[in-house]
Amino acid sequence: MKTEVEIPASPGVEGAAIRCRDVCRSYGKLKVLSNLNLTVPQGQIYGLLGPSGCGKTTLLKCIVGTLKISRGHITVLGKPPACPGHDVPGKMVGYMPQDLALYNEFTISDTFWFFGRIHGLSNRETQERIKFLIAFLDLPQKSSLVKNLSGGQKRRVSLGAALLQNPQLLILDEPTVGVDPVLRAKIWQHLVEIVRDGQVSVIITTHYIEEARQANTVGLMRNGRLLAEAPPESVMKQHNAMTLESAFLQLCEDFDQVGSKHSSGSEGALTESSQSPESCRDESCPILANGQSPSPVEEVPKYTADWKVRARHVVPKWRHMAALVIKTVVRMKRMPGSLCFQFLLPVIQISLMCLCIGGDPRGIHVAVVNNETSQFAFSRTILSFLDNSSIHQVNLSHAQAFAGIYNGEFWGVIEFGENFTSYISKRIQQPRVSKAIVEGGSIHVWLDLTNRQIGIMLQKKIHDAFEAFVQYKLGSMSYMVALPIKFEEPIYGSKNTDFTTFVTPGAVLSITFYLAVGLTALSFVLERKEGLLDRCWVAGVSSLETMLAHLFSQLLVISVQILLLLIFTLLIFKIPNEGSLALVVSLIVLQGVTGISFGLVISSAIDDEQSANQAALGIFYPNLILSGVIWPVECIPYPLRYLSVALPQTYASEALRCIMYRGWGLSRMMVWRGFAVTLGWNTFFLILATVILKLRT
Ligand SMILES: Nc1ncnc2c1ncn2[C@@H]1O[C@H](COP(=O)(O)OP(=O)(O)OP(=O)(O)O)[C@@H](O)[C@H]1O
Repeated sequence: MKTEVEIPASPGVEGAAIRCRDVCRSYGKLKVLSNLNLTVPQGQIYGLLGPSGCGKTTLLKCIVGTLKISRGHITVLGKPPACPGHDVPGKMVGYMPQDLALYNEFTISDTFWFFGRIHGLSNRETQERIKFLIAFLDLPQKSSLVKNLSGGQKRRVSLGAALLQNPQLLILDEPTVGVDPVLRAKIWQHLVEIVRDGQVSVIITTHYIEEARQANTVGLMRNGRLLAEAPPESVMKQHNAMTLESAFLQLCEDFDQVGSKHSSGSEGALTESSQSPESCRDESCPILANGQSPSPVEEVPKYTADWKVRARHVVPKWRHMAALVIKTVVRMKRMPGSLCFQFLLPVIQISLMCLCIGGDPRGIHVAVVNNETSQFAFSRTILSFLDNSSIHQVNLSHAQAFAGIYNGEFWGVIEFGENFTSYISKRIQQPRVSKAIVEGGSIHVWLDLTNRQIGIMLQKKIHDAFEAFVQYKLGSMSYMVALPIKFEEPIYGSKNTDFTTFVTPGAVLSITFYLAVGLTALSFVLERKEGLLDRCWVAGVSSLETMLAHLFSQLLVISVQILLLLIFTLLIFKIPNEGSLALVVSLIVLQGVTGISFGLVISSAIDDEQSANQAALGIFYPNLILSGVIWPVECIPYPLRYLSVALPQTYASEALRCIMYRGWGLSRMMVWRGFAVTLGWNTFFLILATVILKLRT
């Protein structure tokens, strides 16, 4: 069942392929279209002419629905563009934008296949059309990459993409720029042929005014208004001109004279259509323009579609999504270097993190001042128990050791008095000893504590060495000099747990999240800039479809990234996992999806690469610090703690630590909370990105 039949065509708009009434459009304070009336008759070629900057492209964008008009009414093939159930945007319209709007990594054939899939052409139809278009547009081999084509060839591929599905309405923005005269003539001849049976209508803008003589009707635009709309011969006759160009010049002069005498309302005399003198508003309002006063020319009906049509309009089409996913896969295939880099990056990051963060410092230079000379002195035994891989001992005199630490050569000085052995023996054996014996029987340590991790390590190693010495000397009597505190086997984790173990789960989530942000943050920015988003939208691809297709294709990439991350984390760096691997994988994948969705928000909201990069980078450090990835959340002061727990990675990192180190499952609040927060952010970001993209296309 066709959806179109459910919405009746507007009465009074039959016979017109495009009808614009009182159309206004501004960019901020700049009024580009001013109460413009235009009618493209069904089955005709309409040449839209006008000087650079007069608003032709803006008008075409309003007609295809990629720009919203500030006021007025537009109907295209009987209904307003983007009206639910209408095939404009969609298969009925072929749009060639002024920008090339082609994927550079595609071949000519890929380009046509892509649009063929979107329009639902069968394989045979697509193949036949490719064959015809390559011959007709005099294109090089279909396997040629778009990026290697000349400017003119690219324009012809772009024109071919608009002609591909034999649309009912062709909207061509300067298709003949950069095309040689022979081919220009051929293109016009083709247009004349396709409109011959009255089924196809064409609106075309061109700088070559004379070529528009082949159009059935020309519209002459200046300063956002239509000066004339009539068959080319009538325009020339009316102004006694031999060429369309001189008729146009004369019209402009008349317009300037009338314009200088009268207010803006009087230009209507110059057009065949009437123009209303109302001024434009700057703000954009929906194309349907419900609630606005109708044009004096005719009543434009409100288009109400029942909920079934609306629902069908919203439900994503598999063929669109498949076309978009295949597009991303083909582009990735054409950039193997970039793909390898994307797969290697997480591995490099996690390897660097596990190798460089959280381990014990090694080769720390410490000055040792040992005033005992005997070979059997206890000081020597204690020093032999010091971990030599971490501490590099340098034997010096007291003065040299202090000069060295002040010069930054050593991280500490360890000094033993000359009677250390006898004094420490007395300390152990006698219940009461003098202060001098306590002093002389102590190991004196001076540390440079500017590096906390090194300082803590030195303190621990010296304690360990002394404990080992006591154990060695006293055996079962060692309790006499030990603290009366006994640390039993830990409930969770191991006694030798290091900082790497703490930081790894959060780091894995952060790496997945930020790589996903990086993959997607620029995707729409570049496509929007190159006009590809608009072109796909006019071909009928909705914002939701674009969003979901990006999500699915990027999921392929992050799945490989996550697999490599897990192999390195669990198998190579042997980070323990006591819990369910399925839960670990699910949480990491969901964080990747959150990253993709957040990247899509950036991409939808921001127009240029620099700002998109800044936004992605700008949140990196605050998020990393506030999410408790590198330091416990418990250290964050209270007002900030509320912000911290609301972030996508705080509860998720905690959940991953609970799964991996405590072996907990979804029945534990700390685990399901991490999943719930992640899912909540996913949904929020995806909806936000879809809404922004919808509002901006
Ligand atoms: N995104 C935009 N933001 C602000 N101003 C814009 C934007 N796009 C176009 N304009 C302005 O609107 C006016 C009309 O531009 P438009 O591209 O519609 O002209 P045109 O008639 O198609 O010109 P050309 O023949 O050179 O392509 C110009 O003054 C242009 O600077």
